[in-house]
Amino acid sequence: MMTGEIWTQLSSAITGLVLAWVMFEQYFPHQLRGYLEKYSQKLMSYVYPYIQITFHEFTSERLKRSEAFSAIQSYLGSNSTKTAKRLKADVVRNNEPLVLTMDDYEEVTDVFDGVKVWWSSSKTVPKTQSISFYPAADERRHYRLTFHKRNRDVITKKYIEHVLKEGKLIAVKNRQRKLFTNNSSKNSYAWKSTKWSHVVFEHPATFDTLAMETKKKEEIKKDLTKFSKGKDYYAKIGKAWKRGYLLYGPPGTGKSTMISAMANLLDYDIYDLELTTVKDNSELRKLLIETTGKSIIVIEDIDCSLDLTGQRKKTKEKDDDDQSDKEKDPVSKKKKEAEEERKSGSKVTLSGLLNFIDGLWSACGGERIIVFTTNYVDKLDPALIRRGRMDKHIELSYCCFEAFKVLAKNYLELESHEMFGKIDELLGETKMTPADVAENLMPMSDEEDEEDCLKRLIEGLETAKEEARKKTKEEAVSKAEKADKEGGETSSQVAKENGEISAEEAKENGVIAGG
Ligand SMILES: Nc1ncnc2c1ncn2[C@@H]1O[C@H](COP(=O)(O)OP(=O)(O)OP(=O)(O)O)[C@@H](O)[C@H]1O
Repeated sequence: MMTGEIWTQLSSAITGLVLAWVMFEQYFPHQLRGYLEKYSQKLMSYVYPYIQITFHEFTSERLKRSEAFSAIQSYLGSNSTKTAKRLKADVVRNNEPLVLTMDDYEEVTDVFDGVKVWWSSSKTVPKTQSISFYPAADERRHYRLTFHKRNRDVITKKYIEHVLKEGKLIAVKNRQRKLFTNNSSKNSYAWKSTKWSHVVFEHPATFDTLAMETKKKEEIKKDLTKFSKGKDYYAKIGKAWKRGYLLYGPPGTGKSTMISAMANLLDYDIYDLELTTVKDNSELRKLLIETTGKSIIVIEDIDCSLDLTGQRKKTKEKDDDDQSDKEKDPVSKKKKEAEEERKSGSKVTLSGLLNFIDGLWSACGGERIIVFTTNYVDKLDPALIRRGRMDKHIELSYCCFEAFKVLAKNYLELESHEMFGKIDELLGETKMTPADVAENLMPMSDEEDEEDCLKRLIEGLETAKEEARKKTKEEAVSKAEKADKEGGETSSQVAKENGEISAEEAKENGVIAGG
């Protein structure tokens, strides 16, 4: 009991000293500070019942910022706002409150499972200092955690893990998301490799505003959420934590909009990869290695970015060869790929891309989604989109009534209207993209009300229906004319027998030839 009291008093005296030390440390000359620190720590280790753990800002190679430090910074920032007296402020997202972090030489306490701990922040400044208004480039900051040694187990086994986990979650919530592109700037030279540059990603699209059948939407959302929470599952089955999505459909059906909604749902960054500006496979590899976790890598219009048709055979051969390559050594495999690349003389090759999708993930770690979009799914090489590479194929199509209702709610705040019946009927009879439906629903002026917009949409749908009818008729006429010209009487006879009609008849009746 007595000992306990003495320790309590002694430890509070030492804590006071430590505090005083932390506060005055910055005013001592460097050399003196070094000596003082060394000897005071020796002395304290004899009498001090506390344990200290230091978390440095940079890893020992000084190359990378320590993930633990960043996580602690976020954790303390969020937990210390009530107790710390000096905080640093930063605006992370527009229209959102300031993000506060603990300032240097500040101390805060935290309680976990009834155990009290102390956190202090400090920094060491390089010895040779010149006077500058800017922070020293190689300032080394650190956080120090102090706790009683009787709590060693709970702190080292549970508390630190709790802080790192919580801190990472807070950092994800606070971080400003980015949209990266690798478009080469107009000023850059052709021989220069492309680099990622970024802007803040603030697209408002969400799955709620995405015009699509509810069932399909829910299924995609479920798939994405399952993936993002699947860290342990992927580790258990021994697969890289990645998922590939192929989005296909005509222009204006919402492929890009869906990618933004995906990023907003998962809180991911987007890397918009423009393949046509990538010099070769090794540059592709470099760009992809630079992508970070929690990101969506997008290759839009994949059919336009690669010479897919020309390389189809090669890919087939490659897939067949993969089996025998497994038995060969990696060096000869590499050589073969380099040879293929040299022969192709093209920029990025399909096999380069396939290699990346299959193999590179394991080198990256951290969750990544890759999305390909195309307007022409049939043009794509089956090797590129087979399951396992592109796990989920999603068709985005012309606007159906269910999708229209989402747009009517977004654009006009309408849940129902007497004109909806007519629109439902017309959408069943003609094809219009969600982009065109949305365009018609957008009020053109302050005078226009929702009825004006719905009327305009009905007119637009009727015009589209009429145009489609005309087009079909014209096609029927030209087909019949061609058959007349090519086959003469015999083929005309056959066509008739098959239920087709002559050009003259088609013109008169406006009917489709050949059923
Ligand atoms: N399904 C949709 N839901 C909501 N808005 C949509 C949808 N489809 C298109 N839009 C609207 O139309 C615009 C164009 O759509 P988007 O760029 O997403 O189409 P896309 O399929 O990616 O076209 P492209 O193939 O030409 O790139 C969007 O800005 C959005 O306002």
